[in-house]
Amino acid sequence: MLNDGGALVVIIGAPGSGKTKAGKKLAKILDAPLIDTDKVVVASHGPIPELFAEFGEEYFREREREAVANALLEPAVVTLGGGAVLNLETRADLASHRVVQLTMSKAAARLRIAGTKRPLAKNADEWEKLVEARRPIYDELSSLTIDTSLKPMEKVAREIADWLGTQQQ
Ligand SMILES: Nc1ncnc2c1ncn2[C@@H]1O[C@H](COP(=O)(O)OP(=O)(O)O)[C@@H](O)[C@H]1O
Ligand SMILES: O=C(O)C1=C[C@@H](OP(=O)(O)O)[C@@H](O)[C@H](O)C1
Ligand SMILES: [Mg+2]
Repeated sequence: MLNDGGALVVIIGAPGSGKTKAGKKLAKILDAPLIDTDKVVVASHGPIPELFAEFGEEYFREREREAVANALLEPAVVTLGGGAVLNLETRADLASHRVVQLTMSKAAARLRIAGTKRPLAKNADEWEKLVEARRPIYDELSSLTIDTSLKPMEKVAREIADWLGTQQQ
């Protein structure tokens, strides 16, 4: 049963796969608000690398869970951080939402995450390990998967919008 009144669509998947950027474009297409849960956490608690360094991952995951629970109640495009699906309550919540997964190749990851500040994916090897471990979760939760490795994010956003169109009667 879909969660009417809540999130219009939820975008999950690997760090750096384009969730935040594609979500922003999708929100424009749908003329809907965007809620990026990482941005919500940062606005209330400070930069993610600092939260990890000062308080640890568990603290970040708790703040992230709060942001996700609130975001899913809103009629918005919701983009999650790559690790948000590690939370069991979030996984249960996602069962009643339209969920799209973005993926990318390791080669694309090498280019996209270089020089960025993701504490758990500082290089492509770390990224690959993380994503391999999470893949079954991403796969189980999502109804649509888009490989963004070679796809402009405008096209990614358009594909999600088109898919959403097919989901509504
Ligand atoms: N489809 C794409 N093609 C090329 N670069 C992309 C694409 N999607 C995202 N990027 C770039 O990859 C980086 C990560 O994008 P972001 O949206 O923050 O990913 P996520 O939210 O999944 O971690 C950004 O620098 C962004 O500009
Ligand atoms: O995969 C992860 O565990 C994380 C992904 C990041 O978000 P993006 O997936 O938007 O990069 C951010 O939440 C944090 O650095 C942890
Ligand atoms: Mg993001």
